[in-house]
Amino acid sequence: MTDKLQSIANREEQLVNTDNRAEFSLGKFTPIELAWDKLIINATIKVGKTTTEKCLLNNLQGVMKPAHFTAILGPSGSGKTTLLNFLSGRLISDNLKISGELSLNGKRINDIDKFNDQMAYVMQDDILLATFSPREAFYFSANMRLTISAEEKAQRVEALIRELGITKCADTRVGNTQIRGVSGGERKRASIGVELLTNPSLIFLDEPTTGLDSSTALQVIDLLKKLAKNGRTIVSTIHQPSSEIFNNFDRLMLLVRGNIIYQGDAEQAIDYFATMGYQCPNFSNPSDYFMKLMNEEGLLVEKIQAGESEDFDDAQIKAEFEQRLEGFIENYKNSNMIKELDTHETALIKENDVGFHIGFVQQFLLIYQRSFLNEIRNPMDVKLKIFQSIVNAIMLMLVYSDLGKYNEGLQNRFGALFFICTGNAFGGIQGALHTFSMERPLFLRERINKTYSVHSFFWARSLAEFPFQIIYPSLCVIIVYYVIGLSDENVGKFFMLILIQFLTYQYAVSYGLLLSTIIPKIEVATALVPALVIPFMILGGFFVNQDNIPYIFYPFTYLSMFKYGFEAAVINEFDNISYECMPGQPCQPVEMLSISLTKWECCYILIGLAIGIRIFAYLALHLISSPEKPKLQPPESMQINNKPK
Ligand SMILES: Nc1ncnc2c1ncn2[C@@H]1O[C@H](COP(=O)(O)OP(=O)(O)OP(=O)(O)O)[C@@H](O)[C@H]1O
Repeated sequence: MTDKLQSIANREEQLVNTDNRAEFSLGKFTPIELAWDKLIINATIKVGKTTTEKCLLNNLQGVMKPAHFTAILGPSGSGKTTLLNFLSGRLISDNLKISGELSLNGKRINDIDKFNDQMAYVMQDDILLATFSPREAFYFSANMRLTISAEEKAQRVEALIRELGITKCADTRVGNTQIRGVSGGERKRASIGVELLTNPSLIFLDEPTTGLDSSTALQVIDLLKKLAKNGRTIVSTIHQPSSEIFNNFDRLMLLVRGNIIYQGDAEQAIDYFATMGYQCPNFSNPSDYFMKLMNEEGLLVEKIQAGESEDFDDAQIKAEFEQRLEGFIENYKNSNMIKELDTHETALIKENDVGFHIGFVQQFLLIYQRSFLNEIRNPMDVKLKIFQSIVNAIMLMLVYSDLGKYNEGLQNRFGALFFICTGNAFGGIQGALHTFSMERPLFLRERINKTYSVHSFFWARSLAEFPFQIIYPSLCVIIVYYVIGLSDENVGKFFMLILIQFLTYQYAVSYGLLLSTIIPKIEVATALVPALVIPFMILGGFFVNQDNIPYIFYPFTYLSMFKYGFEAAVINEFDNISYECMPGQPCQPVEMLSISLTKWECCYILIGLAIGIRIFAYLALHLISSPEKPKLQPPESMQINNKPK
């Protein structure tokens, strides 16, 4: 094994040194052999008051070899993703316990995270910004994660684009359901490309061919095969591979209910099962055949095809399948494949560099630029927000076309000002919820890759939207102010109302960001918005007089974005005006609402709350992006409490 690794390293060095344009010669890398032994992963499951332990991976030993493309196959729920996530250091769940041994190039390690600079993980869903082209995505990633010169970065990006075969679509936007973009295969190759930029030695992929047609899937597999040939360790789970795809696998691992039943040369798998009496029929897809062997339903189909009566007893099938499975597990444990799993010490793998590749200011500027461009390239989003402001303005103009005088004029003015505040507050909350929820998966992927820090992302994202956050709340005021007849005492009042609405909007955006950070699913967050916003609205001083609000509701009143925006707007409207509630009877509208603050005090409170809640959102983002990972315990510290079922 030592010789093999050394020869791969030499070959790579030769390619780089002679500037021979071999495919995917992105620079030198140390080939990685990742091995594990006595691996047990148990999950604690709570149902009501009872707690049980479920074994997800059952005392596994295995190895992922460099210069090999290893495919992990198995029925749904067999533990493929659990194994892949564990090996890549992405197993995040507070109900899991893990014990076992891990080694890199024959050297025992305790924490795979310390080496993940040299690894990459391509997720099943392609997480790329829809409004950016693959070339832009590559440059962004290169600028963030590589410390080489600008010229070298450009060379690497362009070489990668050529080698991935995406030259034609390199400047086409990635796209999504709203924006027409690159094809599924091109998107997948671009996703792999983003991960390849750092020249990883080991690449994990979760079902990279899912959702692709057969020829596109084959192109992706061909790419992985080339990467493996180049000396990299490629590990992938694959869903229903075709025969052609199967022929590209160098190594195969079959997992059933957390047990390995085959691990070795993919070509020899057919012969291995044939020696046990399970002959894959000629001209049939080996992976389909193995999947049948690994499934209870497969056994049933087998029996029906063999002409046995269709009247099967479920318990009998189950028992027969259990017996077959036991046979597979035993046979594998006693096979020569186990001996081939031994590893020897080879090239030392360097631990991760500490910190980020570029400083805060550069990270901030790159994210700011990307977020700003993303906002303006999302015409639907911009149009929708402008449309929302215009609809609000039209509604206001229709309802309050004549504000009137005296008491009814007073009521109408309060109503109109409250309507403006409400429209803005809801617009701000929903806008923030929508935009952050869309970017959340990208943020989490980039965070795991240590692309940038949470604070660069958060503050750059917040500031990039700032120019738009001036336009959206101002628009409604600009349209309606003079049309419906709000105070024309001086133009300062008009601008003051714009400022008040901007601050209300900022507070609402902070609240929306907090909600979208702590509630991961957009559908859930959107459904909860009324319940999480209406109390602030009802207790905001318009529907209930402040003097009549019970103490227990004070938090809603004093944290209400509606209260301060509305009160400041009312004070602004009636400032220095002697208003008559009845002919000849002057009154004090501000006092009637029991408003005790000045309009500037309201503004300062809005600023304070907007900043305070945004800091909470930022801290929440920190928490979600650095979850606790279960620690790898030494072997034998855990038992298999329950065999995987
Ligand atoms: N944190 C967890 N707590 C409890 N059970 C879990 C946890 N994570 C995974 N499981 C269970 O472990 C089993 C293996 O899950 P895993 O996602 O690894 O399977 P898989 O082979 O990747 O399946 P699929 O092909 O459907 O994605 C499943 O039964 C799953 O429900």
